[in-house]
Amino acid sequence: MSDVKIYTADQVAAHNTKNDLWCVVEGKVYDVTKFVDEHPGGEEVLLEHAGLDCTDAFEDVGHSEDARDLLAQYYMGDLSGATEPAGPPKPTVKKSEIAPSAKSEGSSILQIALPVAVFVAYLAYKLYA
Ligand code: HEM
Repeated sequence: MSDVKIYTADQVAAHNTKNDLWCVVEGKVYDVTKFVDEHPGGEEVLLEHAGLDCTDAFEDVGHSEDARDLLAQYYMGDLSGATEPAGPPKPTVKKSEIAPSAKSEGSSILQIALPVAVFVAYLAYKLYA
């Protein structure tokens, strides 16, 4: 049974003050209001990420296992879309596929023509030498 609460980014963003501070780490929503004053890294960094996803900042600092364990007690629920791809679907056609098509066509002809030419030259040499 899963009774995990799902919050949208907008809902999390509403809790962006020192007295009401939520943030997201790896798709999970945490209410770290009570932790702001205790944070060894200072309240400033938490306020900067108030109501936001602070996964990158959290990871960049290289927080300890203890820090990760601490998170558990502030867990509120999951961020919506965290388990599914959020936002607009990414195009599968990449730049490399769009731009150099003419070029790659030319070079693929060369790739075949050159070995053939070399082979023909070799045959001619073998026949007439
Ligand atoms: C959101 C939940 C967070 C929790 C529960 C948390 C917890 C902790 C803990 C327990 C430490 C002590 C060192 C350790 O055990 O790794 C720490 C240190 C630190 N944290 Fe966080 N942190 C959080 C978010 C952040 C964010 C978003 C930043 C942004 C950059 C940050 C920056 C730092 C820094 C710079 C230190 C090192 C402080 C020092 O060594 O003087 N923390 N944090």
